[in-house]
Amino acid sequence: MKSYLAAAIQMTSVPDLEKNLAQAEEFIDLAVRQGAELVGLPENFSFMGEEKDKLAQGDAIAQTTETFLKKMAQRFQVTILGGGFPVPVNSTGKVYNTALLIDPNGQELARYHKAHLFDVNVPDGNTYQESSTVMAGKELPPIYFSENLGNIGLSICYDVRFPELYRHLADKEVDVVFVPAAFTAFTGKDHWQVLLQARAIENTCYVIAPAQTGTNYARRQTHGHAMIIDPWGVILADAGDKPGVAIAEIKPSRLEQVRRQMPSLQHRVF
Ligand SMILES: O=C(O)CNC(=O)[C@H](CS)NC(=O)CCC(=O)C(=O)O
Repeated sequence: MKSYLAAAIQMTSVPDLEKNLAQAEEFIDLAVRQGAELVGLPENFSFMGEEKDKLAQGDAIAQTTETFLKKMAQRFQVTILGGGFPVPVNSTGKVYNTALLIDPNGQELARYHKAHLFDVNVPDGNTYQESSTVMAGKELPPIYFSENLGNIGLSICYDVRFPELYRHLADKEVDVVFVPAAFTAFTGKDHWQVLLQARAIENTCYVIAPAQTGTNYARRQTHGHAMIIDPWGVILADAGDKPGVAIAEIKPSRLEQVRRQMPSLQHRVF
């Protein structure tokens, strides 16, 4: 593994596929011009809107998004995570909320279907029933073992509340965990940063968390603060509450140092 720059992109995605992909391309370009070699896009980066509209356009969103990710990775010669987009599941009428990691040759490296679905009545009055349109993934997330970029693990948004998923990744010696999200503004203000820091600290790994921010559609407000956190829990970059990019260096020497200073993964009893 080498030292390199990673980017967590922050967007305000709307119910308009083409518009979102144009915005994503701008930010990928910006990240690459600053030297990023690993770039993450947030959950729902290519479409964020009403569940029924997402379903109705499911095939188009899935195909166009996958083609877009491969094209961007090849054009900019970087590794890209598409943080979560709907992919229809044959004859179920539902989709998988899918995260896809693509290499600079446009090849698929890893694919993950969100396992924990956000069926929650948030006290701000918004009701979320992700399982009404999304099929839960039944597999633990994959890790892509990269010689250059380290061991990269995937997850999506609400998964961050389930530490056992990240423990599984830690068991496989994960170095960098992606948590692309569309966190609600209401839960995000109290939980987002604290959960991300906990996952980084307890698993002594980097966390790259691309995010949605602002008003996406109707009454949907997302929290923002796309960030990159080091294995000690230090926030290296935070995109604030506007669309943009958080960039930070991922260093194998820092992973080694923190794992020496705080060898908690070696002291597990259960
Ligand atoms: O709202 C939308 O339209 C898009 N949102 C999403 O796709 C997903 C599933 S509904 N949001 C979350 O998982 C939020 C989790 C969260 O906020 C928490 O865990 O507190």
